[in-house]
Amino acid sequence: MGNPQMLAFYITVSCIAFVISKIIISILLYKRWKRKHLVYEDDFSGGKMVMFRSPIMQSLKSDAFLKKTLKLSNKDIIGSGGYGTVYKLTVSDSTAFAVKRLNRGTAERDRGFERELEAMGDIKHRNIVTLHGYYTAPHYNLLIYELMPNGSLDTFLHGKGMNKKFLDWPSRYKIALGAARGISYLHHDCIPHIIHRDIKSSNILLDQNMEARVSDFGLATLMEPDKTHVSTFVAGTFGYLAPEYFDTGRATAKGDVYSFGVVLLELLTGKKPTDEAFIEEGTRLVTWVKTVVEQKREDHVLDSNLECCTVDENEINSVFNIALICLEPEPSKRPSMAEVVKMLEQIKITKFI
Ligand SMILES: Nc1ncnc2c1ncn2[C@@H]1O[C@H](COP(=O)(O)OP(=O)(O)OP(=O)(O)O)[C@@H](O)[C@H]1O
Repeated sequence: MGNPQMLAFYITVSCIAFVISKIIISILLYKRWKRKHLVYEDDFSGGKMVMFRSPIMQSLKSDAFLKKTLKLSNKDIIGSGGYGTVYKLTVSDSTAFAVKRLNRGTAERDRGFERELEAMGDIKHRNIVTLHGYYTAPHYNLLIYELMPNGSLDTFLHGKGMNKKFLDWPSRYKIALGAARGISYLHHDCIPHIIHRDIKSSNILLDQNMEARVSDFGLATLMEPDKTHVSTFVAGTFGYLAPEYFDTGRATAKGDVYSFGVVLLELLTGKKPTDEAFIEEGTRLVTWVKTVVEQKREDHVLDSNLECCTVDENEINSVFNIALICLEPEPSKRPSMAEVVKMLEQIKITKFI
């Protein structure tokens, strides 16, 4: 064989080897994916249910579980928010889930949507609400989460009537530290790093041990109308948004730190950031607290519900100071979430030295 023929031969062999290796990699990836997932396609509804394998999901029968999920109705509603309605799905006396029905959804977005959900399903941390699976149909989507029996921090602090429950200071401190750990995990330990974009008390849920679990991460990105304009979409909730967000429209980790600072103020003051009294006075929770602190009247901002029991003043002052540095107007002056966790942990450590 002459040189040109040899060259053609080598190119052909390389091409074939390349294609075969690609096919093998795809098969291996698919097998790995199958090992981690249970998929159930429903011809009747035209939808697909994907459940991430875990002991709890493997114990369920996919078709029966799907039927129950599709039968959820108004009587099962446990809450609703900007992205949709949340239902309680009871499978047995000991097993229940929270199912979030997302109002929007188009077939064209399905691939990207599913990729985001896969990434969300991989995140496992004791301070983050686990996503167990999802269901996609042509015009709506369902996200299947772990059920948090104690609801949200927002309901505990600001619920009306019977819903409002007392939270003593040790519980508030534990919730602050747990939530900080959850957000820090998203910021620093997930690859790629995740910015939550909507940290607020209604997205901090409480498990059976009153341990904080961060929820709704990834939803701001998931529900964005156009992925190419990440920076111009207003995600987040007024009262919690960092000041720079209004100028730049860019969601950053330091923006999450600011929102977490607002949550700390809620825990300390028991007040809602969007309290009507603040709006009437043309101020905000953050501005009000800063003014009171400048006047050295900190005792006036503490939640009056905490007056009934003994609280450790040093601990409260330290948490106040952490809140204030999280709320620095200049993002670079705010700590990272990892530093916030350290500072919160330090409060207890120094107490016992
Ligand atoms: N996994 C869950 N377990 C138990 N209750 C939940 C769960 N997820 C949500 N909820 C309840 O449903 C309510 C609504 O939740 P949802 O996340 O839809 O809205 P939100 O956080 O109040 O507002 P937004 O959609 O603007 O973030 C929550 O306040 C909470 O009480």
